[in-house]
Amino acid sequence: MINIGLESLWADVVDRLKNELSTPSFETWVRSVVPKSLDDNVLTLEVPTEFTRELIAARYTDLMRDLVHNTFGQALDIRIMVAPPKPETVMPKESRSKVSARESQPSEYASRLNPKYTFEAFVVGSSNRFAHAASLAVAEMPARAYNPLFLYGGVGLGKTHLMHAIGHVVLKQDAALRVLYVSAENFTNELINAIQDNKMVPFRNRYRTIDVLLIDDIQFVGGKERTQEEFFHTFEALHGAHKQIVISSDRPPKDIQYLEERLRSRFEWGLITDIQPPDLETRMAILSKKAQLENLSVPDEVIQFIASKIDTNIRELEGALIRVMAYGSITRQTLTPDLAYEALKDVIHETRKKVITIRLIQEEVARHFDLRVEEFKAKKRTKAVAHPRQIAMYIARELTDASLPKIGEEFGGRDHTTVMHACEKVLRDRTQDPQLNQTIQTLIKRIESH
Ligand SMILES: Nc1ncnc2c1ncn2[C@@H]1O[C@H](COP(=O)(O)OP(=O)(O)OP(=O)(O)O)[C@@H](O)[C@H]1O
Repeated sequence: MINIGLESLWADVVDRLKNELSTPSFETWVRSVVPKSLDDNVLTLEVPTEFTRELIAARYTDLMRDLVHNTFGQALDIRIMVAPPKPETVMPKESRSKVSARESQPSEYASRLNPKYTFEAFVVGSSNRFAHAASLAVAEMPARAYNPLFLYGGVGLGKTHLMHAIGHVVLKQDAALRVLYVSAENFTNELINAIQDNKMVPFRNRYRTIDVLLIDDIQFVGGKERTQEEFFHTFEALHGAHKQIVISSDRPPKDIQYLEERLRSRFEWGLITDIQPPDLETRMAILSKKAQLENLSVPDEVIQFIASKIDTNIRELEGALIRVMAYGSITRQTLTPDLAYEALKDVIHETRKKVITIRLIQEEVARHFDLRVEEFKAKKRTKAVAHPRQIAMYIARELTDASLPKIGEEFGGRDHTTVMHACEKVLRDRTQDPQLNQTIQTLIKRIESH
């Protein structure tokens, strides 16, 4: 028998798990576990969802057993149970009575969700596994798993798809819940209309009585003060009432320009998770799934060919499949990799031809820091310009074949030693500053996928 209390034993296991697991895995899975009892060498744990139970059982129980064994020299059995729903997830009586009044409305909410964007249709690979798991947890336990959930990643990588999938699962569990999907742009437009038409009260009522708010492309609110102000109060009202908020963006909160600090910090309250471009296997799986969902029969070699040629954006990947299918059907030819090549010649050619120029880098970096390219070429040395300029020089050195003098020339005729120092400095800072490192990675990805 292990001679130690439940709490101390679990604290010890948690400590060790922290060292063994990556931070996201630890935060997502271990943090939600509650130790319940320790009897007869059986440690019973409670987790919030069936999904978490399965995942922990499959991935972490062996590790936990080993950790206990190593520390206390005793074998222990681990049982994992799903916690019964907490009272606050049961709808309060008062709102139950409102359900019938609301029942006429869910269709309006549901209708904003694309029926094709479900979890079943979403292919999971290493690039999106974490975002998928977090979305599923949120969908199963709105406002109890992570709040807000912040999903970010490049264009066309499945953020919207995951948000809609969350909406579908929530509504499947309780059709009376108000699930609202809205892009930040539409939120802004609706706000402008409400201000103009003197309809702020209905606007606020609408947004502050939602159960699950899915807001897409939040980076759009950067620099829009009135929208941020209104969204801040919406966020506070919903979060304070234990309602779920899911936010998507093309970049992490810290990289959104001109975002109020109070919003940025709130976006970081819950869980932030990224979606990366999928690897070849995942791209092939996505194409196969798409073909299967659309009842198309596509030979494996064709799927492989398309997946190997289009490698950054899933929307383009799907577009390529449709293009190949259409080409095959119009020309009445069998689908082969050669035919796929013919159909995609222009697209593939474009990607091959694509050259990264210093100008492109300057544009992207300038856009990110809200500067003008000309400012990179000017003499100005203020930090607000000098730092982004150094980053742009560094990226130019990394992504192009241009020599140091050539880069100097493109940055307003600067000396090659200036460029060299800039590159060395950014490289050094990058290894010490994770935020800067992330910014550079985001910029490089954006430039490469241009
Ligand atoms: N893992 C996946 N499995 C299956 N389909 C996917 C996956 N990821 C993305 N897709 C599909 O790719 C297309 C683009 O995805 P989506 O619109 O969700 O991207 P996004 O990240 O929101 O892009 P944007 O930044 O342009 O808003 C959709 O048709 C979606 O169904």
